Amino acid sequence: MAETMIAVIGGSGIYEIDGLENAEWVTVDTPWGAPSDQILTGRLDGVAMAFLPRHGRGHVHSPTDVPYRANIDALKRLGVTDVISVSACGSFREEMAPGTFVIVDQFIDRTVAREKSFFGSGCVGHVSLAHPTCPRLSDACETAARSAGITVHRGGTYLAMEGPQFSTLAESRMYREHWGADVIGMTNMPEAKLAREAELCYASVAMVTDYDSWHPDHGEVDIADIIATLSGNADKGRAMVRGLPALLGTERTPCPHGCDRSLDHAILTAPDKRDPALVAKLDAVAGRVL
Ligand SMILES: CSC[C@H]1O[C@H](OP(=O)(O)O)[C@H](O)[C@@H]1O
Ligand SMILES: Nc1ncnc2[nH]cnc12
Repeated sequence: MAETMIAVIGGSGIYEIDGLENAEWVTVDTPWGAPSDQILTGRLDGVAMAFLPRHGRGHVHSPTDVPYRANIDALKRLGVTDVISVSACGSFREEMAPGTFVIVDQFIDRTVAREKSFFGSGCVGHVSLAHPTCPRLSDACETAARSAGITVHRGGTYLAMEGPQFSTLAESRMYREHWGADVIGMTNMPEAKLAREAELCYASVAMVTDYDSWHPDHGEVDIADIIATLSGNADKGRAMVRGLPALLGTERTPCPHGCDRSLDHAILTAPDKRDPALVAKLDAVAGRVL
């Protein structure tokens, strides 16, 4: 029976997690370059854990330049089965107030300057993304967050923008009123797409820091206000993470939603037409089917 390994990708304001037994920062090399930072490994309640600060310790990578492919490859290479993204976000809904968490279940990808796939010419692959997050893993996040006393909204659409500037007022209104987005951030895409290609369960916990710029009573989004909310959110995020191992357990059963089998029929390039160099780079991500 396979073993569960939970990864947490920490966003703005979360550069470490506490309480890991045998904690060690490890360097992981990947064919896609270096990940954002070393990865903190250890055990929590007996369950294997990995923590990766998305922007690196000291917040060195901009949202555009986060090495998304290297990050997901490195986690897969370490044996991770479940990835939980913990991110700061703006809110388009009155009830999704700063300090509350949204368990995201849909995305609108407006990013334009990022590598979005492990596949390409020489090994073409197409995975389904209709349901981009894992309901089983999202259930665990919801339960752990509620147990930690956090106000949680289950379900929401995250608009991923390129950044690094925040949205104009017209964009903010358009996303909210016409596109049906609930929250906005700069990093969950292409991360969620790549996790699906790597057959990893992925859940996104968006921690609201602000009302972006649409709210008549809150004025425009301001980084000083965001930072003021970030550290409280980070404490709550860490409290949620502490509850996850007990909910997920050490024994890894197949994902009932098929996240861990997403490549079963995805690769179209005939075996004799595949580029050996690309196939070699895909050893961790797609080795199960190549
Ligand atoms: C804190 S301001 C904007 C910055 O914060 C979010 O980062 P992350 O998703 O890694 O928590 C947002 O996406 C921007 O990158
Ligand atoms: N309003 C906002 N827009 C984009 N990313 C964010 N991260 C936190 N707040 C944000």
